[in-house]
Amino acid sequence: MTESTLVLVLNAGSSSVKYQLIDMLDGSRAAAGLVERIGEVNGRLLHTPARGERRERLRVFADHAEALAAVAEELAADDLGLGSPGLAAIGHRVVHGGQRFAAPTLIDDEVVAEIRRLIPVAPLHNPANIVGIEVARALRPDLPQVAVFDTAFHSTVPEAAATYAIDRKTAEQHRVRRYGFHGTSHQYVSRAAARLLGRDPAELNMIVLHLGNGASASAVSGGVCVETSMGLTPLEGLVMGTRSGDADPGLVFHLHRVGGLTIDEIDDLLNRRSGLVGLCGDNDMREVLRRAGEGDGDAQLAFDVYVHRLRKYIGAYYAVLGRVDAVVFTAGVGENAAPVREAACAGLSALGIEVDPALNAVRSGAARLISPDHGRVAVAVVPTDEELEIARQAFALVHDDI
Ligand SMILES: Nc1ncnc2c1ncn2[C@@H]1O[C@H](COP(=O)(O)OP(=O)(O)O)[C@@H](O)[C@H]1O
Ligand SMILES: CC(=O)OP(=O)(O)O
Ligand SMILES: [Mg+2]
Repeated sequence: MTESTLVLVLNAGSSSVKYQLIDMLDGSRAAAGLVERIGEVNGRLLHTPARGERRERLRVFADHAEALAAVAEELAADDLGLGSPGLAAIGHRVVHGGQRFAAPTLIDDEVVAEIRRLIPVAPLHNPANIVGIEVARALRPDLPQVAVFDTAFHSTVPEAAATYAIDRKTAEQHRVRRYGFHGTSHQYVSRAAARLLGRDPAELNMIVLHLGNGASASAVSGGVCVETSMGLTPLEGLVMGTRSGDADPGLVFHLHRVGGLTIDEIDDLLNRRSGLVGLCGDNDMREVLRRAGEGDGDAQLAFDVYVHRLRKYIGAYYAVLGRVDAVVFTAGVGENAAPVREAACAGLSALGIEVDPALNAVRSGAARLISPDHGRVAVAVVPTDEELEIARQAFALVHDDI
C-alpha cells in the first residue's frame, strides 16, 4: 500500500477560505486556491491544480460551509477529492490558541470548544476557523484534523514582555496577557532567513516584519521568539490594512463617554475602519502607493503613519535584542512594496541598518538580501509560506501519533 503523503491546509478568514493540497514527499502543491467574498453577491472561487487549467467560478457562496463544499467539488474533479486515499491529514490555521495551545493539536470536540471560548479575543478570525474545522470534520470524520495556532511560536515570550501593567488579579481572572499572532509565519520566515544567510538560527538575532492585511513584528533570538507586537488580540502593534494597531486605551473611554459610541461601534472602528482604510479609504497598499505617487495627501499621510510605526518598532526591537543580525520583511506588503521597505529602514544607518536601492527595486519571488555589502545588519526579503509550515507540523504530529 502506498503511504498517504498529502495534507490539505485550510486557512479560513472572515470572508475567504484559502486552501492548499501539499505533497509532503517534496513540498509540491497538488492544488491550491481560494474562495473570496463569501456572503457577498460577487463571490469568486479560483482553483489552480498542479496539472491542468486554472478554473474560476463566479457565484454566490452564502457561507463558509457552501464555500468549502465547492472546494471539495473542485478537488474531486481533479481526482484529489477529500475522499482520496492519499490524504493523510487536514491542517487548519487557527489564530487564537490562548494559554493552552502552544503546539499543533489533534482536533476533537473539546479542542473546538476551547477555540470557541477564545472568540471574544479573536473576533475576526476564530469564528471562521471553527467553521472550516466543522465542515472538514463533517466531510472526513475519519481523518486526523490538526489545529496549528498563530499564537504558538510566541509562547516563549518572557513574562516581562507578555505582561500588561494592569492589576494582576483582574488580568489573571480574564487571562489578559500578550499572546501574539502570525507565529507560524514568524517561525517559518526566521528559519528561512537563517538558511539564506547560511547561518545556524541558534546564533542569530532577528527582527521579522510580517506585513500583510494584518501586520506584526517579532524579535527572534536563537530561533526563539522573545517579543512580538500583537497582544491579547490581533489589534495591538503595527498599523494594518483596517486595524489601528497601538492607540491610547484612553481613546475608548473618550469615544464612549464624549463621542457617544457604543463598545461594539468602537470595536468595529478600531478593527475594521482604521489603519490604512481609516486614514485614506484604501486598505490595499498598492492603491495607497499609487495615490501617494499622484500627490494625494490622505494616501501620503497613511503611508507616513504606517512607516513611522514600523521604524519605531525596529528601533524598539533593536533595544530588546541588544544586537541585531538581520531585519526580515515578509507577507504581501513586505515582499512586494519596495517603498515601504526603503522608508522603514531610512535613517537607521547608525544602527547598521541600510537598504541598497538597486537590490530593493528587484522584483522576485525568491528569498534575497537587499542590504549593501558593507551593511552591518543583513536586510532581507523572505517570502512566507504559512501553508507549508502548517502542513509540515500537521504531518509530523500525525506521524508521531502512529
Ligand atoms: N505589489 C504590491 N505592492 C504593494 N503591496 C502589495 C503588493 N502585492 C500585495 N500587496 C499587499 O499585500 C497585502 C496582502 O498581504 P497578504 O500577505 O496576502 O495578506 P493576508 O494573507 O493577510 O490576506 C495587501 O494589502 C496588498 O496591498
Ligand atoms: C492574526 C492576523 O492578523 O491574521 P491576518 O493577517 O490573516 O488577518
Ligand atoms: Mg497571510
